[in-house]
Amino acid sequence: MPNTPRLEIQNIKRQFDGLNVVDDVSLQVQPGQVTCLLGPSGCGKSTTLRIIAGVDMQDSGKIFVDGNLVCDTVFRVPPEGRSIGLMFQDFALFPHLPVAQNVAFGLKGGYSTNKARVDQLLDKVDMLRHVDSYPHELSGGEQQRVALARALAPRPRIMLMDEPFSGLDNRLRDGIRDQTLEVLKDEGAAVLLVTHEPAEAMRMADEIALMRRGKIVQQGAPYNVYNAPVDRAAAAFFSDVNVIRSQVHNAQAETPFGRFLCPGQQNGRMVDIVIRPQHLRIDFDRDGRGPNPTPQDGVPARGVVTRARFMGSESLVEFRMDYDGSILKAQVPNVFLPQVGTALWLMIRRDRCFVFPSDV
Ligand SMILES: Nc1ncnc2c1ncn2[C@@H]1O[C@H](COP(=O)(O)OP(=O)(O)OP(=O)(O)O)[C@@H](O)[C@H]1O
Repeated sequence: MPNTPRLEIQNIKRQFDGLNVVDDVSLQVQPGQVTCLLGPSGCGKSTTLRIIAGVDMQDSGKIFVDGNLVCDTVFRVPPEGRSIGLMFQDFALFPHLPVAQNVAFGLKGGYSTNKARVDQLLDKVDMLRHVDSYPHELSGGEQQRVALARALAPRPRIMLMDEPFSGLDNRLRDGIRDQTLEVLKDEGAAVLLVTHEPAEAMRMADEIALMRRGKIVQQGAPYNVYNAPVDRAAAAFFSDVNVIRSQVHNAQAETPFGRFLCPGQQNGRMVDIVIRPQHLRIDFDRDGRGPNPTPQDGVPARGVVTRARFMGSESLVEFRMDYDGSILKAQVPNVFLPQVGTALWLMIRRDRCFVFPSDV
């Protein structure tokens, strides 16, 4: 069968105390692909992962590995028969075993029989020189790399990873993420990685499945999920957003920044025009001639700087807008730190706005 997914879950549901913690979740992961289950704390990500691993049981729905049923509500392959590798935040290496034996733990015959495989993996994670070390002699990042090698040693067809990097300090994290990704791709496993951090999902994922209250609300390549969010909450999950509320009239919404098209929205409906801070443009009053918008920028609106912060690679500037006193945030590259109280003009990139019906 062409393109049989390595992992497929269909309509998985799980209730705890009458609550739908996992509510009809379906997804597929292809071999060599990394899918990130991304969502806020408590949305059901870990429960979904535990069900796939076989340490929890769904109330309904099916799980397939390479097209073969491994679990429905009647039939159930035990966790050890699913060819699944696991890596969790509190990965625990065996403290009484050296690195080599830790990695060989799940392999028949131990290190002596599997030296080639264990050494190959330790080499990939750049830990071969620590083959005889004990876990307490290693840093957190090094232990994490050994844990990755251990999980991959039995050549799992699927790797399930639950917040595997959250125990590491920021400085280490990016490097280890990249190295982990490289090793995972090289090994060709299908990876399902749980995280609540959008930046981690953007960095690691071929595909992001955005989860909220037990449901997958959007799924796609990171670029698409970021640039075409399904609703205001999906947009706001990835960055700060500015929201300009307006009422629909003849399928258009009038705002201080000009008119926005609202196809399909009824007259009188309230809509939110949502824009990320990096898509606001700041301009000056040019000697009384006002700002200088391009056609993309739409109508400029004036605001007064209430706060300006340098963030390293960009600056964040907050404005109180003249038209209604609301606050808008702009993010600009490099250093731009106007004085509080300075009046400036803001324009919004019309092609980067999202228009959604208001929730309230
Ligand atoms: N065994 C259980 N019994 C009762 N409730 C549970 C059980 N396991 C999970 N829950 C509840 O289900 C909800 C989802 O939990 P889950 O751990 O799947 O969320 P999550 O998205 O992984 O969040 P986090 O990132 O905080 O771990 C939570 O409200 C949690 O309290």
